[in-house]
Amino acid sequence: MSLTRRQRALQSGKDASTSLIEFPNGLPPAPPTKHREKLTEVEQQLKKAEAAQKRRVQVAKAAKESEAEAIRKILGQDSNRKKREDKLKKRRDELAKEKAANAWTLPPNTIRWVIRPTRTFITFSEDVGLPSIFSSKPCRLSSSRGCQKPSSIHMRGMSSTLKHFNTHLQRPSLLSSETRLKMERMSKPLDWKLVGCSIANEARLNSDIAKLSLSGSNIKVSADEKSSSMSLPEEQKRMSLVGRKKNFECVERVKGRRVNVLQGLELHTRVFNDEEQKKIVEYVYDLQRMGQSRELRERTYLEPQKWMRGKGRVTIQFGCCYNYAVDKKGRPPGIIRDEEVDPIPPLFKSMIKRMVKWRILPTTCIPNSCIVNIYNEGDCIPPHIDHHDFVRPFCTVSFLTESNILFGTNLRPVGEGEFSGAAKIPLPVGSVLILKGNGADVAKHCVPAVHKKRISITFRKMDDSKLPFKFSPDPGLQGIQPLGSSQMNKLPAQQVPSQQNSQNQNQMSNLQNQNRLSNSQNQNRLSNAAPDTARKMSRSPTQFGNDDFPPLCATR
Ligand SMILES: O=C(O)CCC(=O)C(=O)O
Ligand SMILES: [Fe+2]
Repeated sequence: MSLTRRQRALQSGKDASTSLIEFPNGLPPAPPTKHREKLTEVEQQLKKAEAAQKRRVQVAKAAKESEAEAIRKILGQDSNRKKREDKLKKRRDELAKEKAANAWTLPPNTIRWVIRPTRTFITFSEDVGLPSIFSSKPCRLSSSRGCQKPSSIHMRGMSSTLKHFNTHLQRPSLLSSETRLKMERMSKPLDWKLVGCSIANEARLNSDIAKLSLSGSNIKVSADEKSSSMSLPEEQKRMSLVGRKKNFECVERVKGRRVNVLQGLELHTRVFNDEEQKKIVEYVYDLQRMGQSRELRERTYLEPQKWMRGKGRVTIQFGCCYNYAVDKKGRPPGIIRDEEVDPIPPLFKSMIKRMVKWRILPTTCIPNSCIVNIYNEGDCIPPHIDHHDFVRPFCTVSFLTESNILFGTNLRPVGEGEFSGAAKIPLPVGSVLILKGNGADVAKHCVPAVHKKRISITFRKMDDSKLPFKFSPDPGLQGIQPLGSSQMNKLPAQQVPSQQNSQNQNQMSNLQNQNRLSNSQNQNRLSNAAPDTARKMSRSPTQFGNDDFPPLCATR
């Protein structure tokens, strides 16, 4: 039998009367061993519960913290993080700025043409070497057009010095970035030359067209100006080669009277040489492409639907909006004063200058508008008299293919785009036909369906009372002087030997007198001529003899 420790102790006490410890009130209660074990379990459970609770609290706390962290993140309240982000953003901005600044730095021998809604930027690479006018302080030329949203060309050189020129060659709002890039690529070489034109046109009113661009092919302005500029003797030589026919005759009976219906016409040949013609034609094509991609103002470019042979001539008009026929709004033919088109481009202004300087157009009638006609094979311009919203004389310059222009009081259709008339004048390429007098106002004219592609540019001055409301004169077309007058006198002596100069002037005034005389003689002759003679003359108005092309200002 197993004994408890107490029983064992009692037993041992019985055995020894000399016990050291006595318990008079009985033994103290034995320690409750089982109870103690039970409590420990509870305690343990409690402890476990406490620990579990602690863990729950910790988990909840961690969740709360991460939630708070997330909220802080969202609200951007983590100052360190924010600082880092700010720094990054700043760097990004700096890089963007750097990139923008570098965007203007071009590879060598390059020009960038960027069209912005309000202005056009032209940037030259360092090595292009802009002429000294670009190292002057930026200056703004007064607006040459009173257009609503004038855009300007900003010429950027190495030190970002700018020149501002007006341009309306595009409808910025319609330009896609793709078109801009295309245009940049497409027009670089030609625009470059145009830029050259602008520079010289705007900077030096009376400088020569050849100096500007037409005969130069170099890409650099400075080189271009140097290599292509014609010296005065060279220019005089070119001018002396111009053929001038002024005695066209074709008699028709008008209101019972015999009239030379070609009186007043003049044909000036070899005004623009092959190279110049090529550049002008290329430029016209560029304008056409711009028109097709709607980069020109709305009424500038017109490409009618080709609904029959002869009808479909493309026109590009500058300076004013001319209405060919009663339009949708019921407006009659003539200049629409409240419509705007693009202004005359620099290259065409250079042509005008040459024609005035070379005494083809009078200084009193400097054109301020022009229309480009692009005839594809089979296209024609039907019989008409140019509207009197345009003053006389006006002129038309021919390119690509020689075609006939018909004149007569009665031009009859004889087929699709074909006409018959009293007189026909072949228009050689590079020639200028001046229309005034009976040739402009008594006879009608037309160009029958062309056999090969042809381009003509008609330059006209608007009647002052018909100017578009927002028109303002182009400073580049003011004060042009004919060669041999003030222009020559202004030149330094070493450039023009004084003897040669005065000789030229004498020859010129003699010739002018001769021309004036021969014109009046012709008129007298005509009015007195027998009907037969007049008819004979009218049959061959275009048989030119050597005398028909007297050099006006010979330097030989
Ligand atoms: O194309 C031509 O030469 C003539 C053009 C014409 O008559 C005009 O534009 O009024
Ligand atoms: Fe005409």
